[in-house]
Amino acid sequence: MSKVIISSLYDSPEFRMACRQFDQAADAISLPESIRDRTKHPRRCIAVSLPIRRDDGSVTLYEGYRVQHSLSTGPSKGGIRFAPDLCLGEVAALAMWMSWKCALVGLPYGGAKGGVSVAPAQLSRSELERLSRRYMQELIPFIGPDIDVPAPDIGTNEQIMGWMMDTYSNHIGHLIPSIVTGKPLSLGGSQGRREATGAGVAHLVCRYLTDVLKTPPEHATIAIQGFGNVGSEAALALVQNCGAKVIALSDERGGILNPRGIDVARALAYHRYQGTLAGFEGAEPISNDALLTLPCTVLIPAAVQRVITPEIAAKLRCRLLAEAANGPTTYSADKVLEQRDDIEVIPDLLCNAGGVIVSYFEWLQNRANEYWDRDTVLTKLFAQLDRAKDAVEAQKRKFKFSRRLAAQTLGIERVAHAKQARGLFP
Ligand SMILES: NC(=O)c1ccc[n+]([C@@H]2O[C@H](COP(=O)([O-])OP(=O)(O)OC[C@H]3O[C@@H](n4cnc5c(N)ncnc54)[C@H](O)[C@@H]3O)[C@@H](O)[C@H]2O)c1
Repeated sequence: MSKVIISSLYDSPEFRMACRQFDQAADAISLPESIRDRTKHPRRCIAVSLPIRRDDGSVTLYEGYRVQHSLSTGPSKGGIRFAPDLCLGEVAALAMWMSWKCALVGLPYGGAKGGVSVAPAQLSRSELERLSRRYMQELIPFIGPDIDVPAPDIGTNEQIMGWMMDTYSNHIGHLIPSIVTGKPLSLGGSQGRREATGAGVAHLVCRYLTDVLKTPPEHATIAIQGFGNVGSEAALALVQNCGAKVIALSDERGGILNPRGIDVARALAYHRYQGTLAGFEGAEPISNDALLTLPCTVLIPAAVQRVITPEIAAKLRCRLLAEAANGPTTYSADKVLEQRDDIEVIPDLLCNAGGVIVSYFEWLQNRANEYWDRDTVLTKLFAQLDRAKDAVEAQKRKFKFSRRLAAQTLGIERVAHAKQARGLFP
């Protein structure tokens, strides 16, 4: 019997949610008590203070975090989030989900996540560069291409990964591209990485529409919350590759709706120029909450976690919920969804795994110093997603689990087996 000392270190709604999911999955597969606590709890966390000189000469102190949840199956892997109100517990939950996701899709990685509590839009470019470099500088003793490999997430992008890689490489004394993924192409980034998460979401949506809902993608209407890297690339791929109709889009300032279909390429150009979708011609305004409960074939939350509450879950009018964001559905909302046989769910662990899969490809290319073309990357990506989808469907059928529980149990079981095989040291 193992004994865990419960601390309040990570306490947050996200961490409690991840722990409840873990407990449910561990019970469902009768995971031995002796392995549960060390599979569940993060291996280590780092919290750093980041004093940054502002352009006006003043100094602001930011807090940064990195949580390495599991290192049993390889280096840990996960994004860096720049967001106001980010806390250690949110990062720990996201790191836990990364462990299960990497295991589910068969990557030789553990899970990690990091970030800084900051509103990046309120910093100038040079302030953002100083913050990104200082954050990486503080992490240098704890990360490395064989230890922990960051990537972009909410509020970070290719340029920030480039600054971080440069900071690490300057410290080592020569170029180390494999220290981060999601870099600019000119610095060893991979073809297809920028669109990987969104294109993977679109690929799975088309597969589920065809295989499960028996609906041709060209007949599907799509609503997407979040128009950043993931939401915008998913929208483009759904229109361009699948012929679907995107009827609603949103960002944190609000959304736009056009039941006849939104010109996504134009919306993207407008968003790049204006920094928001608000005011886009050819569509009417819609609130984020109204978007979630819009009648549509596919709803794609692609912004932040915990937006689908039990109240919203009861009011959803989509037929397929494709979770591009991490943790968009609360634990209690999931119980509501389990009672609704009119909605199929592609759970986050599977749905948004395209990003980490192509990050793995980028890391492999950097280490081999050999670069693949876009078609090769996307073909390998879709094949790996299809294998993971088939495994989830088989687990779902075999144990009569929900699709979410099938994905979670597969991921958690693989991490636990690796820990058991390695044994307990000392
Ligand atoms: N970037 C990746 O490769 C990747 C991979 C897997 C999962 N994800 C997940 O996808 C989600 C989006 O990540 P991203 O990289 O696209 O981030 P991003 O910063 O590029 O975009 C986030 C988008 O969400 C919007 N948003 C933020 N808060 C919102 C709110 N409260 N309501 C509505 N919209 C809001 C923003 O305006 C923006 O349009 C996150 O949950 C992230 O963890 C990202």
